[in-house]
Amino acid sequence: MITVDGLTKSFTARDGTSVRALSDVGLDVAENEFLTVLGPSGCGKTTLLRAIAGLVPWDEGDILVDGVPVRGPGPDRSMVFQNFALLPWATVLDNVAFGLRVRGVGRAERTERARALLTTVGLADCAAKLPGELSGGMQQRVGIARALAVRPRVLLMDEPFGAVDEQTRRLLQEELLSLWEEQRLTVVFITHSMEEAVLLGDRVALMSACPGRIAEIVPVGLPRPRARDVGGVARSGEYGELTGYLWERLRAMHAEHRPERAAS
Ligand SMILES: Nc1ncnc2c1ncn2[C@@H]1O[C@H](COP(=O)(O)OP(=O)(O)OP(=O)(O)O)[C@@H](O)[C@H]1O
Repeated sequence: MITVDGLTKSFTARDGTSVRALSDVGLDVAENEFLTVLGPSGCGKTTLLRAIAGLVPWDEGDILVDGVPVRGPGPDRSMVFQNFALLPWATVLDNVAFGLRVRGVGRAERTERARALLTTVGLADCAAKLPGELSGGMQQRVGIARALAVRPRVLLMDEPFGAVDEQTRRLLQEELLSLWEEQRLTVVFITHSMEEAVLLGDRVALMSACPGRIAEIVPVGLPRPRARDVGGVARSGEYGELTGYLWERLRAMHAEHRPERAAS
């Protein structure tokens, strides 16, 4: 469904030097797949996701969604950000309805759709609150509801649970899996966590840094559905093997860039 082919992207740093963020990145994401993207800090994960979203231009290569080249943002793709990126002055309901308003959906319909989504994410009672009155986990539920409001086919998630505590993270993981299992969206999910990459993903795209490339695609054979018992999945032997393998690969990548630490 999503095809990334030969994607290369450099940034010009403030001192004028060129930083190659992505080099010849190739990736295929199947319809209804949950792909997690894992890699060391600075390897270009966010840049890749923003390129798929159509939010940043790139230098070479192609990104296609259902065979159609990405030229900018579109209603088929929604982003969920780590820092929630909610409008602080707008109510929770208006935040969820925002994308619908921009697309010209009438007030009655957008209110109905936003309320239904708030019920789905367990925040029906918070519609009139402001984002600042909610906890981090609740704010991210609003971020997810807002992204789903436009009924996208692809959900692009940039470390969405990185800013919440561990217990909330676990609850949000379960909720996201339930949503995905019901709605069969295609999800590209960036994370720093090996555990999260394995718990959620059908496959893990492991990236290496300097410049960012896809180092390996690791299939996750853990049974689904996983939403009801993420903790149980995390106790399985296969989960331990996969997270262990990913850590070995990541440790080797870190050692390549910091050889003195690897030797000690
Ligand atoms: N606007 C920018 N201007 C200059 N350099 C940038 C810009 N955005 C990203 N970079 C550089 O591109 C590289 C990739 O950045 P990116 O944010 O995509 O990595 P990341 O893997 O998402 O990092 P992290 O895991 O730390 O969030 C880094 O070297 C970063 O410094």
